[in-house]
Amino acid sequence: MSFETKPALKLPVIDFTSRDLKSGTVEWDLVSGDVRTALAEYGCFEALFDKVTAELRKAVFEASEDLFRLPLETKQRTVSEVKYKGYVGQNPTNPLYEGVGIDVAENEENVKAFTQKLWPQGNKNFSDTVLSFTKNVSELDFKIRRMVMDSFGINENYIDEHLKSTKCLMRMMKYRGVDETEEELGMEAHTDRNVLTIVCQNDVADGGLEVRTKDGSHWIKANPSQDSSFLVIGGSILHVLLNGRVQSAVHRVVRMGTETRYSAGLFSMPNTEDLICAPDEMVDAEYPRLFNPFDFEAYYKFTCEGSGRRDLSGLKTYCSLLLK
Ligand SMILES: O=C(O)CCC(=O)C(=O)O
Ligand SMILES: [Fe+2]
Repeated sequence: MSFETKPALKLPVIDFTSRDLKSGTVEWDLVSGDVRTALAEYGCFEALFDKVTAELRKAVFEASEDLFRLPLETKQRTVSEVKYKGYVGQNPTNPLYEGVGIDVAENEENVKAFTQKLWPQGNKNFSDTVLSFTKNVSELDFKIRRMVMDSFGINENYIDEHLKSTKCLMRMMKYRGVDETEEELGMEAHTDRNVLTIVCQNDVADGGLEVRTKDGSHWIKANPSQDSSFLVIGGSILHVLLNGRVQSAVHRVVRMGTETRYSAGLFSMPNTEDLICAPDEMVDAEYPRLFNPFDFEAYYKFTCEGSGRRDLSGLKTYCSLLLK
C-alpha cells in the first residue's frame, strides 16, 4: 500500500469565523461559491469556525478520554446492530481504532439515555458537552448544506424540507499511537455514507486525516489548526442529492508516533422514510439523473455487507442508473 503524500498540496480553507452570513447577501453568495467549488473539486475543505470554543473542544476530548477509559464491558453496553450507532472497537482488521456513535445527538433525551448506559449514576458533564458540541457544529452543518444547495439554485422550500429530514450522529473516536517509526493506518480509505461530515482532532504531532485528490493520484494531509478549524467532508448522500456535482472525498486516518489521537465529529444523516433522490433542479440534458431513488437504511445495510463497499463503488453498485 502506498502512503505517498504530497506536502505542497493543501485543502481549501473557508472562513466562517464570527460571520453572521445571511442568505441573499453578496457575502453569502461569495462564500457559497467557495463552498461549492471546494466540494466540487475536493469533496472536502477546512472550515474556520469559532462557535466551538477552545474550551468546548478541550471538554469534548476530555469527555472522550473518560469514555474510552471505561472498562470494555461498560462500553459494549452501547453496541448496536446498526453499525454507525454505539460502540465499535476491538476489530482485528482495524486494531488502532475505537469509536462511539451517539444517534440523534441533537436530542437531549437521547444523549442522556446514551450517557446513562455508560454511567448509570449519570454524568452531566459528558451529556452537556455532547449536546453543546452537537448544537454548535450542527449550525455550521446546516449553513454549509444550505449554501451549497442554494448555489445550485435549489428551491428554498426544498432546502428547508431537506434540513428537517436529517439527524445528527455525534461520533467520538480514539486511535492509539504506534511504536514503530513507520506509518500505519488508523482508518482505511473510504467515503462517508451520510450527508455531510464535520470533524476535528486533538493536538497530535504525527499523522491524522488525509484526503485523496479527485484524480486519485495523491493524498493531501489535512492539517487543521487546533483551535478553530474543522474538516468538512461531503458524504455520498450529498453526492446523490446534487446529482454527482460535488465529490464525496476518499479519506483515511494515518497514525505515526506514540501519541493517542482523538477526533470528534458530527455526521448529518437522513432521518426519513422518503427515498433519497436528486431534486429536479439538478437534472437536465447535460446532467442526466445518475442514481435511482433509494432508501437510506437499506443502502447503508448493503454497504456494510461484504467488503470494499464503503467507497462510491458501493453506491454505484446499489443504485447507479449508468451501470444498468
Ligand atoms: O477520525 C477522523 O478524523 C475521521 C473518521 C472518519 O473518517 C469516519 O469516522 O468516517
Ligand atoms: Fe470518514
